[in-house]
Amino acid sequence: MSDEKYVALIAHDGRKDVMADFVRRHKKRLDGLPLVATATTGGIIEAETGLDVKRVLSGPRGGDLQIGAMIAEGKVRAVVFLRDPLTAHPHEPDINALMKVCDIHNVPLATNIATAEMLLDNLK
Ligand SMILES: O=C(CO)COP(=O)(O)O
Repeated sequence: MSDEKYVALIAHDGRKDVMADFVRRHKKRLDGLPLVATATTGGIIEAETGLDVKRVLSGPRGGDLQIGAMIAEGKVRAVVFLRDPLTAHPHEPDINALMKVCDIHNVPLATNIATAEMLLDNLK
């Protein structure tokens, strides 16, 4: 593959159905883009769309940090991170770290579906 940057897709359990619907509706647009996802989210995306997704570890097992490192290294073009703000997450520090590196490196980050739609529409 070229050195094209990844689009990162991540969803908490309470938002995985929303992510599945998002990738189904945008399958054509996402096809051909290098995609990276945390383990469970990536499995759902592959099952829903058949798209090829690079999978890192599950979020609670360090996957958010792995994607955060990719962001810091300039390997990520945009992040859709459908967070569940009404649930406590044992890996909250990792979630915050991922969002922090997006802000440090000025990488577009959508944390809800309304913004995710806009982000994909405007992905250069
Ligand atoms: O926990 C996550 C993001 O913080 C997502 O991880 P999974 O996609 O493996 O469920």
